Amino acid sequence: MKATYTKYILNFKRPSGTSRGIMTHKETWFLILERDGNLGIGECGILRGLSADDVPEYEEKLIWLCKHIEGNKAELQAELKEFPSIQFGLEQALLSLESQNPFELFPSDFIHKNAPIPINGLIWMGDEQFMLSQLEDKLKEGFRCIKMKIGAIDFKTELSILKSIRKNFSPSEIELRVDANGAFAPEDAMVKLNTLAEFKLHSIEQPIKPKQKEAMARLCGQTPLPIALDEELIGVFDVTEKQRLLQTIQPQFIILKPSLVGGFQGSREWIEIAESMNIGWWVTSALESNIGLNAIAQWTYTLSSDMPQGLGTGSLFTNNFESPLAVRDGQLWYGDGTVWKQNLIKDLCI
Ligand SMILES: O=C(O)CCC(=O)C1=CC=C[C@@H](O)[C@@H]1C(=O)O
Repeated sequence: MKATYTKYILNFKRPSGTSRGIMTHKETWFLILERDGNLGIGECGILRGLSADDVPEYEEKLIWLCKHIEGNKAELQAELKEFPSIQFGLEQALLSLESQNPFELFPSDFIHKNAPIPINGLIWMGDEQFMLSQLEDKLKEGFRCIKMKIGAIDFKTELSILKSIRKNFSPSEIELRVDANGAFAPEDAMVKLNTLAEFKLHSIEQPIKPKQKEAMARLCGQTPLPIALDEELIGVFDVTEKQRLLQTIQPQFIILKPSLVGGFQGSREWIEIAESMNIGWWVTSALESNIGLNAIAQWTYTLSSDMPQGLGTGSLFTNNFESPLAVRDGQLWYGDGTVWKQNLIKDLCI
């Protein structure tokens, strides 16, 4: 088996803001495997500034992996333990290589019977007009679940946007989720959660910065609206550490980004622990291209969750890869598999 890798820069159609900053482009890497004329591809979707493997030796690790690709699985996993996005890229590439069609990793009704995955519509940070126009678009596109980024502009403005939604749509008509990306100070968080709860929200993601376990546990113990841990899971690799974290904080939900938590394997570990503690979960992209998003979507469908997932990010980029993935009526569909460009993998090798 031969392994190579290549870097690719995804360009956002428009600057996309969260309380952590504005993104205009996103770096990603592809691992390509070749054996007996068959090709496999996996996306190593690092998120600079957020991923645990955002380290200077990232490319070196890819070089090491390509040299040792025929090494034993346990040795590879041990070496990649602290490189979750490369672990995920390898998982995808091996499944892709084994599969008849390198883009069909998890055969299911999603691929073969046009069965969709419910997703949330995403509203990025910006001024009130910009956020309201995104909202209008999402409602027109038939989304029944909206996720709004908060924490970067004036809280009052964010509340007035939520108010304008609830004035027109009840909780059974529109499920509302917000994502603070850790923007609230622990001492202000409870007051803000009480205020937000008035809008009958489904949940809030990461209200305060990660690694403030006691403060987060207090919030989860008293909160009037469900709290979902997102950034909090980053960098927690051991199963015992995962158990300890969820036991200490006891959140209502966790959010799984396979590229940040160690792929399918790492995500499954979190799901098992969460379910044993009656903690809910859902899956989101980490802004991968359609190659990584495709793998995440196919896997997510096999988990049979009826919750809306965070997989509506394929249309963010000007230079994404043509794919059968399509968003319609607030759902993600897998259309005609022949849409994948014939020599896409070969072209990426060059
Ligand atoms: O949850 C979604 O609908 C899509 C994924 C998403 O919002 C994010 C992915 C990666 C980084 C962030 O920009 C953001 C998040 O914080 O969840």
